[in-house]
Amino acid sequence: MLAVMNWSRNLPILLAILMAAFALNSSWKEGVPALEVYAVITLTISCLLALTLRQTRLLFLSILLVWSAFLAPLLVNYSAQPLISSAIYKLVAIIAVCLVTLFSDGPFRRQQTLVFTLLLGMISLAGFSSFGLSTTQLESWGVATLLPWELVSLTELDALLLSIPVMTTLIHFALTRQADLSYVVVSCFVLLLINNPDLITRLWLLISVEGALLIVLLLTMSQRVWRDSLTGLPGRQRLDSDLKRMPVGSLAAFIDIDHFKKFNTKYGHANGDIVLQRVAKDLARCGFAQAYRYGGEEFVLLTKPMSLERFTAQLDSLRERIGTRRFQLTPMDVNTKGAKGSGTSGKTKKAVKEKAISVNISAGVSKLLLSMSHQDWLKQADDALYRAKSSGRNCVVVTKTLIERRSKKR
Ligand SMILES: Nc1nc2c(ncn2[C@@H]2O[C@H](COP(=O)(O)OP(=O)(O)OP(=O)(O)O)[C@@H](O)[C@H]2O)c(=O)[nH]1
Repeated sequence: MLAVMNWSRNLPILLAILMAAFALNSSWKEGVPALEVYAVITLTISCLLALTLRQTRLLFLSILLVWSAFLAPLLVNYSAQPLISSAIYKLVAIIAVCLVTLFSDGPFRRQQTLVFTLLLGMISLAGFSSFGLSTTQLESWGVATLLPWELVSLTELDALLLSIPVMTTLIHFALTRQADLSYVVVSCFVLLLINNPDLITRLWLLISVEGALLIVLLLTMSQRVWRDSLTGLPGRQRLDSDLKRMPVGSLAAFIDIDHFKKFNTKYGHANGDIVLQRVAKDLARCGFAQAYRYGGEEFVLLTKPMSLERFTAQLDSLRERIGTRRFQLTPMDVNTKGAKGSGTSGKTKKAVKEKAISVNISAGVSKLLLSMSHQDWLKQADDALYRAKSSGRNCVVVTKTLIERRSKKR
């Protein structure tokens, strides 16, 4: 596991965890409310992770939670009725769990995710009760799910709230092999909001957060699994899952490197790989859409609703930029086929001299319309790409439906 770890990416995470352990250790000794300190540090780790994994939404959420971490102890101290403030905290925690679960990128639709999460919570509640974590145990866990929150023992509620994000993270990972850190942030948030002096609960809280952090680390490393290993771009699996979440009006571009087969034959596969990596980098840095490697020398760009004219103009200047880039070829021996287009037999060796060369790309653009399925959307972009190829390559072509709609508007 350590061998596959990307140290430059994960170093900040490791440092943050070490810091957290250190702070926890010292604050524990000095009698400072260790859990609050720990929660703040854990949330800071979330911020670092969000930055490292470029999850902007998570970053905003983490910043918000870090601030609330500072505000929460103030609220506790200044509240005239601690019981009421504690109840408010728990209510906020429940709402937070539901909201973040609703808006996180789970494997299911939102409603399904919510039902699924609540179901998990119930199951884990039953689990904790029977393991004796609760003082009131069986007679109250039965009513816990049915009656108002005041009747639920705090320990059970704590366990319920914490088990939801942790278990959802695990199951989410098992189903999709993708990292969704929102659940982990939720567990930190819940930890922050709960102010229970009960020792078992405190221990459980610590174990949960440690477990959540461990999951985060594993997920971070496992992201490499679903990223394309050659280009580092998200691969087909990620594209399929992101595609389903794009709203109506979103734009897609199917991109293909022109005459790549010839390039490979002439300059060798190793040089072909370098070109793929370079083009992928340009696409990833385009700044107006998310890039994916669809497979082979094909890429996809997805973007949320924006003007078609702006998108095609930006795509066209990206095409030009890639076309003017000079690739420095590595000198090497290349196996070329004896007869044009023949099988693998009859290969002769040819030396590729060091020289600079450029490649062109073609692109097909389509828009997700109300009446269209997500798969049809991509298919239309592919059709447009086909037309770009047949009309001479090195160009951007918009799907026929969109051209017709545009001319009708005029
Ligand atoms: N070096 C390298 N080549 C790849 C990779 N994946 C696919 N290819 C090559 O990409 C080429 C794709 O060729 P074609 O689908 O015939 O398309 P093309 O030659 O680009 O022609 P047009 O698309 O019509 O312009 C094949 O020769 C594949 O071997 C890869 O990961 N590395």
